[in-house]
Amino acid sequence: MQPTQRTEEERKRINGKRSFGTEDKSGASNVRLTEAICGGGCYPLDELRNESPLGDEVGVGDEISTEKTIGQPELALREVKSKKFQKREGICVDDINGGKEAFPICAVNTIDDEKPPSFTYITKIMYPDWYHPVPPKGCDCVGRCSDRRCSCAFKNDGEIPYNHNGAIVEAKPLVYECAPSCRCPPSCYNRVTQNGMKIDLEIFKIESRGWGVRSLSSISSGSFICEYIGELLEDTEAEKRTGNDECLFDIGPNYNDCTKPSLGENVLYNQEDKRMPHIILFAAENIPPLQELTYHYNYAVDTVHDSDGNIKIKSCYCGSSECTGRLY
Ligand SMILES: C[S@@+](CC[C@H](N)C(=O)[O-])C[C@H]1O[C@@H](n2cnc3c(N)ncnc32)[C@H](O)[C@@H]1O
Repeated sequence: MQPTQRTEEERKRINGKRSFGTEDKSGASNVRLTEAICGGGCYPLDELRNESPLGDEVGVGDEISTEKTIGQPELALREVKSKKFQKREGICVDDINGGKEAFPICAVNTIDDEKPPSFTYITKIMYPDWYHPVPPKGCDCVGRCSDRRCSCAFKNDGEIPYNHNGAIVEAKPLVYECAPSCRCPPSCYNRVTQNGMKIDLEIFKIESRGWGVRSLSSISSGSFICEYIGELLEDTEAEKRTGNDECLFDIGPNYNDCTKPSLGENVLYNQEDKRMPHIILFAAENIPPLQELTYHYNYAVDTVHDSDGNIKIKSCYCGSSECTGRLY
């Protein structure tokens, strides 16, 4: 799949290569994902498969083309990863999650002196007071869940929606993961998003779009990135709170709008009320390190109104060639 943001080509020399075994939908493990290590970054070679030289054939010392998003602030990955640099340029908050995730999420601003707005980082959806999630009846699988026997797989049209690397196999309207109430072990491959974020993310300031999210390492297509977590409010309560209370959310609401490269999926596991799914962001394509992570807000133009009923207009600066220029 091609990146949708306007990009420019950069030539990079390969310092090393590494391959991972991956599984296809049928469970066959003959597919390989190969990454080229260039400088401090890793670039998936999948896209080169149909080109000459083929992705499999390029080797250490060869040069490959990599894509760099136009307008994205420069940041050398060597600097990101190297122990020589005690403090990276532009870091204005060392950890926006205050130790609540397995690793820190820093805020980087190389444009001006602004820090991210104050908010309370939360790691679980906050449901309204009246809502009490009812745990589903879990599956009875002892050991390994499988497409044919697992009652959770049955709810997913008879298949476990993830491969053994934890990547989602295809987009679905709703994904049922095995639940904490299931008999299968916590390592079951139908439990992915409930186990928390695994990707090193940071937020960074972009001149035209404010704060955005990016990853320090490459992300392969289908991987779980993060959940979009916040406090669930009814409309009237949300209106009352506007501008008054401090916001409660995780990294998800820092995502800016663009048609790609992330995919939002509804996932259920701790309860089965389809009105209250977990909103989960997966990679819709292989994403190189430091590319902004965005998802499509899906606003229809001329459908957003202010409190007086007037149509609101907001320009979109995502830079995608498919963009109409309007966010809404
Ligand atoms: C959910 S917030 C994303 C975080 C935001 N950039 C910030 O700094 O807080 C959504 C807001 O970000 C800005 N935004 C997101 N995507 C944009 C885009 N493609 N073009 C212009 N502004 C965008 C708009 O102001 C939008 O209302």
